[in-house]
Amino acid sequence: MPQIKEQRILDYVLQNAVKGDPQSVVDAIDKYCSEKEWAMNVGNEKGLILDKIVSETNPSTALELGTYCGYSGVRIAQLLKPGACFLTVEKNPVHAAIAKQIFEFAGVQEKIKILEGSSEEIIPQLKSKHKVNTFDFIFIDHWSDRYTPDTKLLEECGLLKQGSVLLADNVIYPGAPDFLQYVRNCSRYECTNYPSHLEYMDKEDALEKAVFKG
Ligand SMILES: O=C(NCCCCc1cc2cnccc2s1)c1cc(-c2ccc(F)cc2)cc(O)c1O
Ligand SMILES: [Mg+2]
Repeated sequence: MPQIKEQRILDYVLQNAVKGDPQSVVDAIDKYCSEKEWAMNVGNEKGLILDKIVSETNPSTALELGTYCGYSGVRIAQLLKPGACFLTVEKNPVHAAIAKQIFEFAGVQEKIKILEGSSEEIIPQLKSKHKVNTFDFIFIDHWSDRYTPDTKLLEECGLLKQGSVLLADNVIYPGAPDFLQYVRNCSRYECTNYPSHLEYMDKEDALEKAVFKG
């Protein structure tokens, strides 16, 4: 019995999903986490909203803050056009290692680059070290107390352009009140709230979309 939950999730995927089939990986993680052990994947209900917004945005460049086991990374990657650049940032090296194996099994590893470290360290390096200009789409799913400072940091580093779409998870639970306050009261963002539920639970949650107006 693997000692940590994330390893058990990976093992379940390796034994129950189809190699090279991203949707089977997503479905296997949802099945395990709804039937066996809860985990903080965005889940299928919020995941379908994420899919819709990624498809509508059709990004050439995408960033994810908070990779965890790679569940949302697989959902996003399978929707990206060929040649799109997708970076995902994870602070926990053990989680990053699990996500790497999930991406490889799903067959999306060529589309995703995992950057290990904290957002405040990595964001200022993105232009110089990772040859990024601006991001068309950003999925924010890391510590909720970093949502606002990192949004401001993305602005300051010139990583947002007119039309950049920010999509934040967990704005109701665990909650990101200061982030909602910031983007909803800042004239530079056009906000939309997408009510949903906490992954695998009946608790209310929501995604918030904030489009940068430049
Ligand atoms: O904490 C959550 N996600 C963040 C963990 C990532 C830590 C990182 C920090 C960092 C800094 N810099 C770069 C990369 C990164 S990654 C989270 C938590 C819940 C939840 C937890 C308990 C509960 F009872 C109910 C819901 C639900 C969710 O959907 C979540 O996403
Ligand atoms: Mg989340």
